[in-house]
Amino acid sequence: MISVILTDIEGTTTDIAFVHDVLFPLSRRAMPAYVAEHWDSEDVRQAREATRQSSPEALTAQLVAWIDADRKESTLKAIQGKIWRTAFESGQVKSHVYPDVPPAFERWKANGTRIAIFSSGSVEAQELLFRHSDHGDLTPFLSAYFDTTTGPKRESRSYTAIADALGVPRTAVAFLSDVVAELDAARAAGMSTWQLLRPGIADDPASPHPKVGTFDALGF
Ligand SMILES: CSCCC(=O)C(=O)COP(=O)(O)O
Ligand SMILES: [Mg+2]
Repeated sequence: MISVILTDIEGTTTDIAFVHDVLFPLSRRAMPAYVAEHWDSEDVRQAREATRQSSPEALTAQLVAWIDADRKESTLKAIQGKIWRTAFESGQVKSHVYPDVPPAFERWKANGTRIAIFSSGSVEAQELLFRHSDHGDLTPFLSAYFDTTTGPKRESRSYTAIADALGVPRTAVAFLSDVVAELDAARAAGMSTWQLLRPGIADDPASPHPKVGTFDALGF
């Protein structure tokens, strides 16, 4: 029996284009000033350590290269979350959420199923995205957030750690994602899995995971 729905963001609740065409360019543009102005802050210090870069210019170049390569580095993701806060809170940006997501969140919460997020975006960024969505504040539906500080999304130990943190058996968790390698890792940990095939996403016939186009089609 499923007691927790664990969902990915990009390509699952939210259009990949919103992340790549709105959020990433925003962090790319703001990165030089952010790094220079927060050189001694904890998040920039951790990025300096992770990259071994010792000047603001070199660190900025490394972080921008990671953005361009879509690298899911925890230190980059932490800084992006800080940058996006200003954009979300000023009203400059509202996040895209597919229209079937809010009613599904309502349905699951009403029947006592907990909803948790697992994304490469930092926990701070995840909360911002769901608080400032184009369907309003969705955070009241969410009970937990996990990012790559818990572990990589393609390793089964991350899913074991999430189930342990939630205090449920792994078999009680349904994981939803567009990425087969993430679903494989969750399934190897014992979770049930469903693959989201949002518009424009090519079907991989080799994927062993049940496929749905929307959360409505999940049937729960
Ligand atoms: C507000 S979350 C931003 C999304 C992001 O930075 C990202 O890398 C998306 O990764 P996901 O694991 O959700 O595919
Ligand atoms: Mg995804």
